[in-house]
Amino acid sequence: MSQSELDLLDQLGGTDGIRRVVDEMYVRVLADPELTHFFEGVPIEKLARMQAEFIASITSGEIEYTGADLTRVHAGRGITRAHFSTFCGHLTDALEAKNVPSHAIHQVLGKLAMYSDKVTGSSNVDG
Ligand code: HEM
Repeated sequence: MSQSELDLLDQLGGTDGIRRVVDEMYVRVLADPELTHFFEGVPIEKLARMQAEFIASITSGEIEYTGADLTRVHAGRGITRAHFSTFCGHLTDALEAKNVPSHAIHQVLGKLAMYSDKVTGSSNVDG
């Protein structure tokens, strides 16, 4: 594990801090008319737990993501790059609201951007 990975997880407030950020993000995502319909009938408690675990896993060498494959879980939902971008905007707002330093926010967003193809799948052409 590199020192910078350790630092990034720490700057997010560790696993508890990431969970608080993700909960804050879903308040915003579920209130957004562009996104809320994607989450109808979805158990948000489990989703938030798995998403926090995923973010912890990509910001620390020590945490293992144990959830479903990202391509499979998002496939066929019609999620475009525009949706992905709006979603990441809510994450940014949540990170700022929890006082995560801006350089750490940029690092997290850079890492998440690498997963946009998995989340948007073949609907990229429409996004
Ligand atoms: C950085 C971007 C994203 C990441 C890292 C991410 C990650 C995840 C993770 C880890 C899960 C849980 C998998 C499990 O239960 O094992 C999940 C589920 C889900 N995601 Fe995403 N996601 C992202 C963006 C989005 C976007 C943009 C949407 C919709 C606009 C979305 C919609 C969903 C839905 C609806 C589920 C629930 C699936 C179900 O439980 O039936 N995700 N995502």
